[in-house]
Amino acid sequence: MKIVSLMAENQAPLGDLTVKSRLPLPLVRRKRKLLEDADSIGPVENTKRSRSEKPDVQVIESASGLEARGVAVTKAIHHLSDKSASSAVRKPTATVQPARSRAMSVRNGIGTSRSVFAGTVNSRHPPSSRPPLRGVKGSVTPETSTSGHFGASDGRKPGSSACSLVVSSTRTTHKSARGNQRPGWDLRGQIEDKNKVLIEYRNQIAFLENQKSHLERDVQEKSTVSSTRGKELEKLRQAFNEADNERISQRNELLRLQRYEVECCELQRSVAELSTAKSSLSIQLDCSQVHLQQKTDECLKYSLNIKQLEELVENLKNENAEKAEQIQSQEMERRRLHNIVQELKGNIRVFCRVRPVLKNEENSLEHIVLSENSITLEKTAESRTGRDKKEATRFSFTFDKVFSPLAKQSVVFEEISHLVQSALDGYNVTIFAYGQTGGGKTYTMEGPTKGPTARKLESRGMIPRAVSQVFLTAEELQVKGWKYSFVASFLEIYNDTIQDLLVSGASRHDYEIKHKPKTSRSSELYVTNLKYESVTSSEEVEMLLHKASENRSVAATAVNDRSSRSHSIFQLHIEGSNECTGQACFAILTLVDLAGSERLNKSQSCGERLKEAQAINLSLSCLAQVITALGHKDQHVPFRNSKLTYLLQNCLSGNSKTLMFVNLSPSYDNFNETLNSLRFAAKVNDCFIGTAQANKK
Ligand SMILES: Nc1ncnc2c1ncn2[C@@H]1O[C@H](COP(=O)(O)OP(=O)(O)OP(=O)(O)O)[C@@H](O)[C@H]1O
Repeated sequence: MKIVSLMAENQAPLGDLTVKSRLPLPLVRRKRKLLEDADSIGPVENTKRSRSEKPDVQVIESASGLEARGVAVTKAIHHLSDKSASSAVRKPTATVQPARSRAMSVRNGIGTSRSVFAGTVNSRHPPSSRPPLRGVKGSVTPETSTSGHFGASDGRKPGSSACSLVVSSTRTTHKSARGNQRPGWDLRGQIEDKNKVLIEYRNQIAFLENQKSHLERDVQEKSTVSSTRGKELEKLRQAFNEADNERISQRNELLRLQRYEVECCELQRSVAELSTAKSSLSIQLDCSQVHLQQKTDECLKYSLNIKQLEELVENLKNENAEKAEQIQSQEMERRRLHNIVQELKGNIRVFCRVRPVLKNEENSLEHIVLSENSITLEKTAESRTGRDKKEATRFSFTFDKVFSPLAKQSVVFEEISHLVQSALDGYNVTIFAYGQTGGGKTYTMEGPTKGPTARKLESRGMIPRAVSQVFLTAEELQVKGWKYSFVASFLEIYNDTIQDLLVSGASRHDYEIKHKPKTSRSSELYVTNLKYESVTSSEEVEMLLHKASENRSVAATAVNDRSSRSHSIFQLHIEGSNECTGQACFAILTLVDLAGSERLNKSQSCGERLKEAQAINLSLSCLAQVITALGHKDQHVPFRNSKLTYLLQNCLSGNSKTLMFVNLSPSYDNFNETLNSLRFAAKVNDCFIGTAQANKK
């Protein structure tokens, strides 16, 4: 800036020059133009100030400006040289240069043309037409100015002080020129003045060249700085990009931190809630610990008691084991004694039961005399002469037990319960009811099937009671190591044909009696196609009995409005094993409700009923034959004469305990039927069918 201003101030010395020493006007304009060009480059300081925003571009621009300014200064120097030279050349055309001045010019090294230059200028531009100079200080002497300028100790650019020097010296020269007006004849003086002016111009040129070199160095420096700044700029750009990326990552990190902060707030709330919960739980825990401590103390007390109790239990276990062994041995003894008693009583036992008088019956019970184990039928008849009193004919029979019409079902069962017990001990047990139609067989075996007492517990017959006892006793024997399984079947023999009572009529098959293979239990019989139902409780058995009762063939007769015309046979296969002793047993409990044994003429049967009665009588006759043969110890016992005896073979042979109920009607009208039944029962009672043996392994 100073350079520009000083360059502008160069007009002052030009203006101050005398008419003879002033530069021609085109040169001045050219110089001004150059100065304006230099000025248009812009101030260096302002450029530096603007570099703060875009340093790289400004440096480059500054360098370019300096370079332009250098070029401008160079041009100005050339112009000045050219002008001065041209002035020097034109001088001879205007004036005649004396030989002396040329000699001085040669001696001063300026040249002849320069000494003529001032005169040419002076002739074209009078001093009065020049514009006044501003800000020029003429107090600086060339000597002081030179020393102050070239030292450049004040930090300013060297060109600015140099300009001041040139301007000051020029002004001094002009002043001396103006102050000492040479007379026209003083050519020598004028030449000296011109030489002085020329020297000043040389100084100016030197100064400008100096400026130029400075500016070129500046340009070089600026270029270097520019390239350096460009590299730095590139680095800064990279750094800026990295910083920008870093800023983005930082921003993301900030967002993440903000989210964390929100989460932290939520967590803090949760922590606060949990802390509250924890405090309440701590209180509960304290209470629980106190409670636990109390319980622990109690536990310690109890543990001591438990130890004592465990010792006691151990002792009791040992005692129990001893007791169990005793029980086991006693059980075996009981069974042995029980069997002896049964043998002493006889393997076929006969119980006689007289049913109560029914509402429509008359003349009942008067002809029957009962005792505990005997029954006597009395029949009065007119004497043959007719003059004597009526004679009483007595028929007495002795049986194992005789039950009066008042005997309840429970009492009757109590007498046979020991026999049922034998079935669990491995003995085949057969209980069958024999008697005329309406004698009370079904009532005894199954219980009442209709009326107010039907299906009442106290009215239950021998079959359901025997089944209940079997299951109850089996359960009791579990503590002795016995486990039992049960299979039930229920069939009827109608017209010497087997029917399965557990299957409804539509699905019935042909049934045949067969022996099981010898690999299984010897001489065991089974019926083909018969349904053998596994049962686990007495209730299941009762359901089967109910189903069989519904399927059973019932046909009305003149004697009994509800008379069973078939033999029904219920069998419960019992299989037991003892884990403790390793014993095993198998037995069949057979409960038979025989068909009515009345005579044909009595029942007034005909047609289908007659056929039924004949089949019934035939089978009962076969039964009588078998029993007679057993009683006579015949080698051949005709078991297979009928399906009834065939099925009862195992029950009536040696390996069985058999009980027969003979059910009697109390009616005198049935006297003969009752007598026949008693005779049949007596025959059975006299039979000895050998000693029963248990089916044990
Ligand atoms: N001990 C008894 N107590 C009360 N009533 C009895 C008794 N015995 C039998 N009865 C009744 O006598 C009637 C005939 O009995 P039940 O039907 O049992 O004879 P049954 O011999 O089975 O005849 P069927 O051979 O025709 O089957 C029935 O009404 C029955 O209720």
